[in-house]
Amino acid sequence: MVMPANHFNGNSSLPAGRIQRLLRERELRKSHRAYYYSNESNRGEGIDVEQSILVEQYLEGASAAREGWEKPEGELFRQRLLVVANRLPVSAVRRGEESWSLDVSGGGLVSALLGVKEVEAKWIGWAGVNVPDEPGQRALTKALAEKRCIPVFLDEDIVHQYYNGYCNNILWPLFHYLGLPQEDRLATTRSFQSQFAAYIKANEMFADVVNEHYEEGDVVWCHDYHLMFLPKCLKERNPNMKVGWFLHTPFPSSEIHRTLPSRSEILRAVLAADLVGFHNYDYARHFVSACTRIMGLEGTPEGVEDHGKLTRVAAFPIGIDSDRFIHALKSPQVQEHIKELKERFSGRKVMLGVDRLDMIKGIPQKILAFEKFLEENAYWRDKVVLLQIAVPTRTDVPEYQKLTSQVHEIVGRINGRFGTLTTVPIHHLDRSLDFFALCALYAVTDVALVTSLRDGMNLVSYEFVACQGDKKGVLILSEFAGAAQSLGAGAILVNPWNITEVAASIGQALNMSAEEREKRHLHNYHHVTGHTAQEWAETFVSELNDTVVEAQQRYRQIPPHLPVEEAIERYLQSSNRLLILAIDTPDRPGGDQIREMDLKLHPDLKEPLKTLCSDPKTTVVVLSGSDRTVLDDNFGEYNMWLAAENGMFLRSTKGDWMTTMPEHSNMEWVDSVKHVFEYFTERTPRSHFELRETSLVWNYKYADVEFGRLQARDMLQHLWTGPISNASVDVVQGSRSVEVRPVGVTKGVTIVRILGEIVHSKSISAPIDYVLCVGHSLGKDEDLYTFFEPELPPDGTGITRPKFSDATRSSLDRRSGKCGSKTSQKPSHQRHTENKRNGNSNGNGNGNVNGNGNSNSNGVVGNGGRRSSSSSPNKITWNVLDLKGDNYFSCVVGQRRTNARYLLPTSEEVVSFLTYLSRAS
Ligand SMILES: O=P(O)(O)OC[C@H]1O[C@H](O[C@H]2O[C@H](CO)[C@@H](O)[C@H](O)[C@H]2O)[C@H](O)[C@@H](O)[C@@H]1O
Ligand SMILES: O=c1ccn([C@@H]2O[C@H](COP(=O)(O)OP(=O)(O)O)[C@@H](O)[C@H]2O)c(=O)[nH]1
Repeated sequence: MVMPANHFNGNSSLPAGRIQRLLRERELRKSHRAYYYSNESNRGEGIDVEQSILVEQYLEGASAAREGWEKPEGELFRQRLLVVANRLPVSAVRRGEESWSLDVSGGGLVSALLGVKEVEAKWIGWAGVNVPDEPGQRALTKALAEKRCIPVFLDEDIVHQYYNGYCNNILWPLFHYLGLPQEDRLATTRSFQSQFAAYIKANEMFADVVNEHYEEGDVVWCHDYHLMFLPKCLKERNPNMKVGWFLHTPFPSSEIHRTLPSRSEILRAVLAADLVGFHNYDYARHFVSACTRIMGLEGTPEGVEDHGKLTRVAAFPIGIDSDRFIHALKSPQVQEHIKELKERFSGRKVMLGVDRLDMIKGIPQKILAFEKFLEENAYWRDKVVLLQIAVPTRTDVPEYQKLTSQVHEIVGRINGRFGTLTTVPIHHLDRSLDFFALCALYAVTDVALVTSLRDGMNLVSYEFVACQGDKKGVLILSEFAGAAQSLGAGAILVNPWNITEVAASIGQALNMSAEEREKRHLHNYHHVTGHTAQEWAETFVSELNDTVVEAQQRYRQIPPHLPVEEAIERYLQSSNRLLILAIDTPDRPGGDQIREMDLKLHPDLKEPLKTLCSDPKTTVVVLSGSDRTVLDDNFGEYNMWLAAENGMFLRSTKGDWMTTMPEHSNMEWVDSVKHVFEYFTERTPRSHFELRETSLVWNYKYADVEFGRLQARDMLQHLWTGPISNASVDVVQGSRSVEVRPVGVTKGVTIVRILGEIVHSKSISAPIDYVLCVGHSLGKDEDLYTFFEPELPPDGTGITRPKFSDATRSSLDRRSGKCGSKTSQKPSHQRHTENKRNGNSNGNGNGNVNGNGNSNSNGVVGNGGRRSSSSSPNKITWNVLDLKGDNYFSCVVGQRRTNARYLLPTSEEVVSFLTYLSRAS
């Protein structure tokens, strides 16, 4: 059999683009469906019950019940999929010490994975029973293995604290906008902490079981709010595992999520996954904005980026196995139920509610709206019945117990009010129905009423539509259910809190014309049958495989970790070292705004820095955007070089500040830029700006990120068309800052000046034979890292590389011995006035400090480092540096694409590295 090619091969190279691939997969699915229905036996005629109940067959291992997707060669490629969910799709009842009976519960997930032929799924989860003894565990493990299930054994206390407590009493209501439990504050905090500890412990236990069964190449798909810590636990055990996580509930607005005491730990744990999925774009957007607003991470169209590591975030709306429902309608069991129901409710329209008895489902609101409808429409009182199936759930949680009594009370009151001796308007069932009974109910229903206050998706609405092929009944659907996005066009959408509106919708639905019902139904039917659970699962797994390949490609562009030992070893072997510390306050918020606003030397760096600075073979340079006073305050006590405002001011801590600013430079732009910055600071809460001597920086890292970005965009537009349109300045955009500085000032350019000064003032007699350059610089200042490169490597990073070639190097050779204002170079911004709008700061596009190679320098460094004021610039040879290729260590802080050779992921690692270095020396 020739079927669509396998697209789950995780080792395959990535197709050109995501959209291209998704389009191709859509075509494959279409052809698969066409193939499937062209096969006689699959058309549904004469389908027998056993064949329609594929879920059970699937779990029994009979997945070949349907045609598989075969490769052309005839072989099935099957990637192993470990599905990890709190609950297994079977529940276990103990019959004896070593005997168990298993009851298969074919939930949505089982149906979904049933159709994914190219993965072989195994289930890992809790069997829903406490099994404290070893023989019992062994026997249950064996019994479950026959159903592709692997148990995680949770004891009663953990279940109570983790499942009833943290999952269902904290996360569940919070994610459905019902807030955190309103208890006595202290008690809540105490129980919150122990419940959170139990939650982490339970997630660790799941991770241990996954790890035990994991084989290389497997895909691990974690499900739901119960297992938000699992991605982190898994990656800690094996960083190479392919891990996806999908949330079945809504993810709330960041304003709700931020009330959760463990908000950041939870987000960070989820972000360890490779792919994070939600039912719709709203939930995905909320998640990304929680990560940006609460944790200060970067949200991109692809997902969330943390120090260069991207977690992909996307929407994958679940569906149902519609064929299973459509086929079941023809079964004798369902037909029998339909007959009974029709007789039982003849002469009355049937309205249906099917929900777990959960506060999110809005059952009281639904019943109250029905009461209002009866109240206002006496005609309908004996002509309509509401059947409410309320499946008991989480009965150990007090809130659910309260809800049961509340619903019973309302139903009793309404039935008392509108009932007769022979009939009642509401039939309320506190129990679940089997699959056939449920299908029959769906089929005989005239109006389905879904009034969830919040609902991740709501599969009941899909199932109702699938079973309405004949009747074409009306769906009244809450706009707060995820399903409203997909079935909104065909349904009557309501706000369940607006009882009057829901009551009116009931009237509208009952009175709707047959043509309108058909139109609406067909729209939804098309969606439900065209967006199945199988496709949902296929797409997620396929995206996860591709995400991992993409991540590998991206990692290749991130430099390797600094080889600490080698960097120290080479340092020790060198005799004339240069350490450049490019220090700025990071562009991302850390903790406290007031404490972080000014640059502060890490306290643990003081000792190491002292040691390094007092080594006569080592020259330390601090190069920063901050102004002179900040550098004086932090570094004045060390024996080092300071370069403030990106090199506009230089000093050895033994001497005075010198400026590279020309005496008569035009700084008229400062006032008007200041005026603009003040305006935006006033209008952007928690933004601030620094007025330095030669530059201004507006920083919005503590402000609302999205608002800050909008404000920055407005600011840039205003600056370019107004105050700086004729000034010799560069506008430098950071991820959360805007800086205006004189044109051509970059950290790389500054290095030229600094080297000249150092060489001159120290009268070094030997070339610098070791350079270590560590920092977190803006993209524009990346030239710092390339300056010392003997040759620029081919650019795989996509970052524009300034090329410091002969011209720059000779400008260093020709560097004036005096940097003071009287002898300063002619500033580049006097020569390049027009290049200021596009980041091409120096006008020659290559970061060359002198661009044209001219210099009015009157001193020269060269000839073994000795200053020779009489030498001709053109005769000087480059010999200040002798790095012998490998004695250069440029190192960026934070994982990202960069021109630096290496990276240190965090500032803490920089501190430890410099500490080791100082101790070694
Ligand atoms: O196992 P329980 O604690 O009794 O809860 C049952 C399931 O309820 C939740 O379902 C959600 O997933 C559906 C499918 O994606 C979605 O349509 C619905 O809106 C959600 O509420 C829960 O997320 C599951 O983990 C539970 O198993
Ligand atoms: O007596 C019942 C009532 C409902 N369901 C199933 O429970 C699921 C409910 O899913 P939904 O997404 O609507 O809400 P959830 O309960 O997951 O929040 C649906 O697949 C129903 O078919 C069931 O098996 N038996």
